[in-house]
Amino acid sequence: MFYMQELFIDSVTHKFNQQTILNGVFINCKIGEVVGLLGRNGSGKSTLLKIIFGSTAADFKFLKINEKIIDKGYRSGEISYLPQDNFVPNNVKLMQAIDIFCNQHKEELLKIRFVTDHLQRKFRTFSGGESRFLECLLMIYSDTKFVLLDEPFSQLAPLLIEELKLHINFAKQFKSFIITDHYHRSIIDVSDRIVLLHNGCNYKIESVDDLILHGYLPHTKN
Ligand SMILES: Nc1ncnc2c1ncn2[C@@H]1O[C@H](COP(=O)(O)OP(=O)(O)OP(=O)(O)O)[C@@H](O)[C@H]1O
Repeated sequence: MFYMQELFIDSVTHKFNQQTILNGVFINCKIGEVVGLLGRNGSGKSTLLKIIFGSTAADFKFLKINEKIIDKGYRSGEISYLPQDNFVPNNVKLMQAIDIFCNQHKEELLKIRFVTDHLQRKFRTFSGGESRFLECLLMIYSDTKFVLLDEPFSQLAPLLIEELKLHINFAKQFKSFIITDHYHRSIIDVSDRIVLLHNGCNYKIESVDDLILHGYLPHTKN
């Protein structure tokens, strides 16, 4: 039977120390689409991604992947997650990391010059931005259908940001992304639709005006 390949989470509710961070949040993503998640500092973007992946246990949530109810996202084997901080251990070589995360789409990674030139290097020898770029690529071409990216662009120079956007665009043919970053222009560029987290709730964003209306972007005077 045909069914929509979709990650779906709703009713996400979470408090930290009596403070409600997420209050009935809904977000979904389907194969073929990139969903951009925007929000002010502290609005709960990282918490939401951790709840989907399963590394933070929500007070309440309802998560479904491909019509199946899931408790911890990572246990389903269907989700890859780029956390805000580096996650590949220092002593792992690039080639080893590729073997761990990327088998189906390895050939796409091996078309990238910076990758093929440095396969035998350990992660500790790359600069902060270089290792971030490589970690992003590992997740973009990972073996799962659903990919969560928390601040993929933040440490990267403009050329690498553009390169990552091209890879996300290519990989979305066979995958689905939820991606958050404060480089909102890059998020808007690469996303098919935008969701804003604000005051614990999710808002559908149709235009830059909506981002101003909800207090994410400043009013400009011109
Ligand atoms: N482990 C924790 N214990 C207590 N409070 C936490 C914890 N993790 C996050 N918070 C609080 O929850 C709120 C949401 O944090 P979160 O990191 O999800 O926000 P964010 O939208 O990703 O922010 P940023 O854009 O600054 O990374 C913040 O007020 C933060 O202080």
